[in-house]
Amino acid sequence: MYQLVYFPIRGRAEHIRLFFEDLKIPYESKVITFEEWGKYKPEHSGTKELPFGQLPVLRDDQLYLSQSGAIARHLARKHDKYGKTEEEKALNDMLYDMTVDIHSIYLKHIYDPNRKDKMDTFVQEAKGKLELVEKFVQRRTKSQYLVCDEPTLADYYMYEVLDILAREVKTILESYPKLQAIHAQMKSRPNIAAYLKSERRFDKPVPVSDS
Ligand SMILES: N[C@@H](CCC(=O)N[C@@H](CS)C(=O)NCC(=O)O)C(=O)O
Repeated sequence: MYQLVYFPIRGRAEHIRLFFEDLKIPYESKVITFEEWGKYKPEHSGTKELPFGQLPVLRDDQLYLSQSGAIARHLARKHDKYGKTEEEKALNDMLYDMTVDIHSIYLKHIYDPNRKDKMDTFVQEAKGKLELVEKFVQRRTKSQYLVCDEPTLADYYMYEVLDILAREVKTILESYPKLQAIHAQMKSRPNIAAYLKSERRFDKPVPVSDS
């Protein structure tokens, strides 16, 4: 069985959890608390269990993988969620990497202690990217998800990032009907809907500093 090691947050592992959950792929979720991390990191960094000193790490039998993108792509290849044609695979990669960029904007913002004052810049930056993705996906009106009529890896990640953006700014998806529809479709997939309600889900918002 796969083992996914991560902190008790959504962070850089949630799209991997969503992937496992939606496809009903059995996995063990090994949670390292931030308190445990202080000891775990120096003890394991550079060993096969923690190759690059950061989480997430996926264990697949004797293979220990670091880097969320490498983990997600490994799973997508193994479980046939990369796209069928060469074009779909390339677009899946392109949209996954664009999602990394949007996620980075969010992560930079969310951990900024002065984020309340910088909301406009954040919204502008995120919306600039969303607009381009919306335009791109609209041009491919035939497909129901980002690249084809079933979810590929990019959809799990895009869903997660759209969801955290909308948690930060409720109305942020309103101008993007195609992205909004993909978000709603992913959210209502039965295994995902069940997971979102389950105890396995970590969903604590990052508190806003009052200082
Ligand atoms: N590029 C890496 C970044 C991994 C990363 O930044 N992990 C953070 C948590 S999201 C971490 O392990 N932080 C603790 C530390 O660096 O000590 C990935 O996508 O997996």
